[in-house]
Amino acid sequence: MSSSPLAPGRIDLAGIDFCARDGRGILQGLDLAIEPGERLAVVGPNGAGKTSLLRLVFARLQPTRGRVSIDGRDLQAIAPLERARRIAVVGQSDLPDGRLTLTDYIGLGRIPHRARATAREDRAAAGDAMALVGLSGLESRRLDSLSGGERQRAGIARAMAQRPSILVLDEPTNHLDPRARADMLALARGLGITVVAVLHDLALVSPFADRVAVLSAGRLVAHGPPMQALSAETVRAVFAMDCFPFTNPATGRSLLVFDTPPDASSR
Ligand SMILES: Nc1ncnc2c1ncn2[C@@H]1O[C@H](COP(=O)(O)OP(=O)(O)OP(=O)(O)O)[C@@H](O)[C@H]1O
Repeated sequence: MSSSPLAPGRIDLAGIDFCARDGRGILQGLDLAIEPGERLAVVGPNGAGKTSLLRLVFARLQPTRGRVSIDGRDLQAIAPLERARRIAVVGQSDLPDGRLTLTDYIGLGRIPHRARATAREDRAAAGDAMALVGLSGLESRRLDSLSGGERQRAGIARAMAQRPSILVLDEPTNHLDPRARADMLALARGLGITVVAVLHDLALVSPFADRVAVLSAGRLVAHGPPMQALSAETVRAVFAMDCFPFTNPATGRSLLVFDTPPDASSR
């Protein structure tokens, strides 16, 4: 069926340099392999290059040097429509027209399948996506009548209606309260596809991610499971923050707690 999900995608960034048009180096010497089904968090201070990295993954940008590939195929060699079927993006600056109904908005995710899928497949994919994010029943609601959390979930539903094998999220928890943030990331975690997410809140990384990529000034300075990659030394060096491991006594879950060091004024 043309709208079936593909198996989770593998992403390889090999020997990546990315320079802006003015020649300024934004990313340097980046090597990163993202396994099928992995949840990768990308973190780093403002301006470290996180959004640029995401844009390389969905071919909005092309590397100056090196290669980005999906399942071993060079991203640039994949036709734009096929790329759009494989990779879904929920960005920070998605500003859909508030007059759209939820059904119309989620239907936008079906555009890459338009020439191949039947109307029935489109309806099934949109209905599944709405149910997945818990928005069933709101089909005829206008986007401007939804709460911030419902809108975020609508964005995920639009992306999942695409039936992608890779989901790219740029700060998916913006404007959400603490519980809604946790719920949003639990939703993203359970999708069964490869998810690459920029997260600004470091405390959300370990509950969400299998691995984290830490960027600083355009370089990958740590990469691995959150409890290892977000070591006290790395967090102090990159974010000028203290970091303490903590175990939730009720669940046994390992978490990281962050604090401003006493000498923060010397940053
Ligand atoms: N097209 C461009 N031309 C010139 N500089 C750019 C361009 N795109 C990004 N930059 C610069 O590259 C650096 C990295 O930007 P990027 O948006 O990737 O960082 P970021 O880690 O996502 O930042 P933030 O956390 O603030 O969103 C910034 O200094 C930015 O000004």
